[in-house]
Amino acid sequence: MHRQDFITEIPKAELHLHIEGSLEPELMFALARRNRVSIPFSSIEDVRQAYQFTKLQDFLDIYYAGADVLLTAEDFRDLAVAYFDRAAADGVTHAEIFFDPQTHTLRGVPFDVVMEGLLAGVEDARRRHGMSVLLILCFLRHLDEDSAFATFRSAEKWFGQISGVGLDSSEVGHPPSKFAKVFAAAADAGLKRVAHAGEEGPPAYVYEALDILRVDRLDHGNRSLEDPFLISRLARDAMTLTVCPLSNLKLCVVEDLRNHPIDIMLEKGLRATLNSDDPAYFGGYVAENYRALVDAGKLSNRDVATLARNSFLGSFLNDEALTHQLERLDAFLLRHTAAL
Ligand SMILES: Nc1ncnc2[nH]cnc12
Ligand SMILES: [Zn+2]
Repeated sequence: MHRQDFITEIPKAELHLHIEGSLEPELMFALARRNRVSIPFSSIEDVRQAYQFTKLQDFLDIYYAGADVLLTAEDFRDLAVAYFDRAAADGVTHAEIFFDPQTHTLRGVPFDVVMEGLLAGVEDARRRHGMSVLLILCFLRHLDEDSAFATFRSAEKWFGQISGVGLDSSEVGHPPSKFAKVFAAAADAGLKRVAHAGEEGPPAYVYEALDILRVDRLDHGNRSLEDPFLISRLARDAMTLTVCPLSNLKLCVVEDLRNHPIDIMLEKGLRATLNSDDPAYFGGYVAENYRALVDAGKLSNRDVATLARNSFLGSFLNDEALTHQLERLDAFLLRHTAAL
């Protein structure tokens, strides 16, 4: 089997995907026209030109501006359907997607509109692709904890459809401890917890995510590698890291994929997974993230198989669904032993 096909077709889960970060310039323009919203770009090429970042904040400024075109439930459905179609083409059989309600509610879009649209997209993915999907509500960490609590309360009636809460946006200066109370409330409500930590922030933020937010999974986590004790702890606890290589490259977390630490993470026994983060902004969906590291000489096909397995092991699927996904992966690997 051709290497490209192996990477694309191996069954995999995507665990770190911001649905607002899958808004392609073409859809951004179509929605701007449909909703008569003005955007600070004159053409699709103009938008792509603007996607040059030296740090997380450069990206976030553009990402929040782009989200202004999302107004109706139909917009959120179209956004989600477009992502699930791309993900299915990349071999994604299960996705756990982030959404940022405050980005929308602060512009006057009701929480319920966001949920109705996303859930229509999820239903379409299940029906047309047989994909399972879980939703993770992210709090914006540059806002205060009261705003997070207001969002949490708006979400309460949807808890049957929301699997967990997360923490994203500007990391440095906004440590996980700022959200201790709202994460405790999420735990009491039976929700899973994840947080971006160690993307730009120091290892101390990773400790806070573990010890104060009691996260079930760590988003990014790259800077954990600066602390040998932390590495041992993450390995011992089989803590899943949702690593995003093309994001790391575009946001200058690494200067070159040949220096990406994925191989070190695997060597140290960390349960790393590969994900696309904000694929419309970072130049590739999930299979492209695997391919870029293979092309950079960082991964063998065996490593690709390990990462795909980790993606299911690190998911929030129940035991029965997990077994089903792992059986499908094993059947694929058995059919493609020559590629390993
Ligand atoms: N990579 C990232 N880090 C923090 N916040 C984000 N929001 C969307 N993508 C993000
Ligand atoms: Zn992210």
